[in-house]
Parts: sequence; C-alpha cells; structure tokens
Amino acid sequence: MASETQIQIPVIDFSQLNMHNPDNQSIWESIKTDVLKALQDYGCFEASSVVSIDLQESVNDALKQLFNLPLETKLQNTSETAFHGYVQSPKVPLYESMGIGNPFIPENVDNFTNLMWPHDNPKFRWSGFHGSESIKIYSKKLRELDEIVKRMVFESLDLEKYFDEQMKSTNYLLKLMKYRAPEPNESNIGLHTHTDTNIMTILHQDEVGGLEIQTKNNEWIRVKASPNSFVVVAGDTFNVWLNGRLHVPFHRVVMNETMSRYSLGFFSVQKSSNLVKAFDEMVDKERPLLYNPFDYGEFLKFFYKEGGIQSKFALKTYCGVSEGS
Ligand SMILES: O=C(O)CCC(=O)C(=O)O
Ligand SMILES: [Fe+2]
Repeated sequence: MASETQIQIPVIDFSQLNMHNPDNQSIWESIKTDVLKALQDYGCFEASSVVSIDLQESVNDALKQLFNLPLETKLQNTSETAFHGYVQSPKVPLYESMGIGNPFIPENVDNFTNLMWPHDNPKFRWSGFHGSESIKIYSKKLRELDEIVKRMVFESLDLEKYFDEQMKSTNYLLKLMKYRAPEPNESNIGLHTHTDTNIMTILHQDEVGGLEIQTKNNEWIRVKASPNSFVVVAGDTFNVWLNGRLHVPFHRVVMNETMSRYSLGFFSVQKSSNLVKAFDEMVDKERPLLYNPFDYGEFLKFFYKEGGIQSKFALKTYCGVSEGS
C-alpha cells in the first residue's frame, strides 16, 4: 500500500509572537490567517519553535524512564476517566499510554510522580528530578499554544464572546505514549485510523516518526519528525462548535522502524457538564445544522462501549442531523 507522499502539512512559526515585539499585532494577524486556513484545508499544521530543544530532550528522557518502569508499577496508575490511567490493549498491541490530567497544575504532576516512584529518592525519579519540573514547564507552554490557536480561530470567525466560557469548560490531558517496534510477523499499525473526538490535540513525536495524516483527497501524509515542533490537530468537538467549518483529519501511527517510538499528546476536552453544540452564529440557511447537541460524556460511552470506535464516522452516527430532517 503506497502510504507516503511528498506533500507536507503547513508549517507555522510561532516564535515571532512576543508581547515585547512592537510588530506583534501584525504578526498575530498574519499567523491567525494561516492557522484558520490550515485548520480548514488540512485540519492540522506543524507549530514550530514552541519549546526549546533542551526542554524537549528532557521531556523525551523522562518519557523513556517512565515506560521503563516495571509493568506492576505502571498498572498503579488507574483512573475512571478514559486515557488517564495506564492503557495497554490487545487491539493495539504495540501501544501503551499513561495520562496526567491538567498537568500545568504542579500538584498533579507531583502526585503522578509519587505514584510511579513511591520509594525512590527524588534524585532517581524522572531523569534525576528534573523530569517532573520539565513536564510542568512543558505543559504550561502547550497550554499557551492551545489558547493562542483557539483565540485566533474564535477571532477569525467573530466568536470572541464565547471564548472565555469555552476555555473555562475545558479539561486537559497530557497523554504519554510508547509504541514498541513490531515483531517480524506482526502488523506495523501502532494506532488505527481515527479522528480525535476532543476539541484539539497538540502532538509531539520523537525522531522515529510514524504519524500519518490523511488529506481531504484521501492521501496519506507521513509527518516528518522534527525535534522541537508540534502537530496541532483539530478534533470533532471543535468542528461541532463551528458547524463543520474545519477539516477533522483521520490519522494513524505506522511503525516502519525497528526502534520503539515515543510520543505525547496534549488533549483539550470539553467538560461533560456542558452540551457540545454549534454556536448560533455558525448556523444559517446556507449552512444548516450538521450535528445535534450532545453530552460529551454520553458520546464517549457510545464511542467506547457500543462499537463506535470501530466506526470511522462515530460522531455522525451518534448525532448527525439526517438530510431532509
Ligand atoms: O502517537 C501519536 O503520534 C498519535 C497519537 C494519537 O493520534 C492519539 O492518541 O489520538
Ligand atoms: Fe489521535
């Protein structure tokens, strides 16, 4: 199967955005235009120069230490909330993950660290103690990027009045992932084709690479691994708010290497106390409502329990407005 093409996703450089830069407003406007276009055309883009290479390397080291822990220790990380605990499943045998909820709150990272390294001297935890500090700083940077991107989209579509409320009703998850290399007789699929159901995801993959994103023309782009950039991916929830104005891309992980792959994702997720629904301004005669309002927690139950995850169009099946109704 030919899965690689020469096309790449758009690259957007955020390093010029600096409060002390007198040209900040014009830089903001120009990046804003690029962000909306990328999310409409590809549903994703590469955000370059967001964190330093040193910080990224420190986080990558921490990730390796974490997954090197014995299985019994990793299993201590349990949670009722999807993907917050330790995940390993026969459906995706190469994959394992662990999550830290709202990781920019230092206490959450400290609690996670204490759970994974209960007895050790702090010196031996997470790459010699710096690991948890790096995760905290890193998560703050990712939250800033999340906020900038969303603010730009809201501004572009004159939806500023909803911005603060939406940000307040958002939870975050930092998901740490490892994919082992496939055995000779095993499939090389690390993660099956899917869309992200949450609002937006910020991904980083290490130098092994393997993330593939499908274009609107059904071509697969193999995203090149880059040491200090992120892939920002639009999720289904964001697209429901905007009544289909974004492209939500299918993506997957294909392992071609003999090496383990480490990646992480910073997921923004709507709190389930609020219904997910299109903003009124996004719906009119020319653009009729695409999705009926729904409770995100209930949708996830459908997604995980009733085979929704098997369906590439779970959201449409769950709450899509049928034509003619
Ligand atoms: O590991 C990756 O790069 C992708 C992970 C992903 O798509 C997901 O967790 O939803
Ligand atoms: Fe994903």
